[in-house]
Amino acid sequence: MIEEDIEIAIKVVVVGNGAVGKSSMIQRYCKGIFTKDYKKTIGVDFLERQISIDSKDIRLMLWDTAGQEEFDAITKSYYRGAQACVLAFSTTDRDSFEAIESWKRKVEAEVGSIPMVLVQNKIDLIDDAKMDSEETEKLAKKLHLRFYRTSVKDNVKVDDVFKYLATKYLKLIEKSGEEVGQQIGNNLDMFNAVASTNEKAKSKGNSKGNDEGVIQLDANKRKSQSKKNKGACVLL
Ligand SMILES: Nc1nc2c(ncn2[C@@H]2O[C@H](COP(=O)(O)OP(=O)(O)OP(=O)(O)O)[C@@H](O)[C@H]2O)c(=O)[nH]1
Repeated sequence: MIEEDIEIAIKVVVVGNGAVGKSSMIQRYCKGIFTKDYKKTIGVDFLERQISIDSKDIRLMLWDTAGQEEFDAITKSYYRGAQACVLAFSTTDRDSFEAIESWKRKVEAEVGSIPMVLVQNKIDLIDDAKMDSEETEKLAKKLHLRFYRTSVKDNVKVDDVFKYLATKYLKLIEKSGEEVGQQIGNNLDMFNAVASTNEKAKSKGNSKGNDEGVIQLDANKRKSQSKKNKGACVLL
């Protein structure tokens, strides 16, 4: 089986306070559009985009979670299985900047340590900034996070954010677990074996089957059955 037939799917959650631009960022990245209207996300939304890194097809599943605390109970459950995370705050909202560490903790409480990136959105409104660049860089350093300043409105650096996360995730799985790295390369037979083991586990009522260890591969990597979807965005 050739490498091109294998697709890697990465679940990315985008978190941060309300109105920092999470939905806009995902829409910009997946649909290439920006709208000035603010429509509060209720619970969770989901869009996807396929990209190619080092001739590997990567399907990024972008989960847009509500920023308001009232939805915490719902959104928390959607963090499970996340393999990467965008921590977003807004240039014009001091509270959103100060809430970043708490968002990081919330995600890590559900999924542990995963590739993350810090994003200061609405950089087009820099004249109205509620924090200075020293503070933002200090936070990025403290949290050991790559830091991007984006403008979803002007389409500045949005692609870079997701490309960075995908690249980081790929490196991670290639490095951490030989079995994982080998499978990404060329061992689809092994993948099928894992998949069937997983099916068996599920049929035995092992509901944790998809969340732990190697079995998780089953959810993230599969034969591309829909090359026609390449580059497409799907709203679920
Ligand atoms: N000027 C400017 N406005 C932006 C930018 N990104 C988003 N916005 C605006 O900010 C507002 C909030 O954006 P959303 O994407 O709905 O925010 P959200 O983080 O998804 O909000 P919740 O769903 O409440 O969590 C909207 O009016 C957007 O048009 C940006 O880069 N620059």
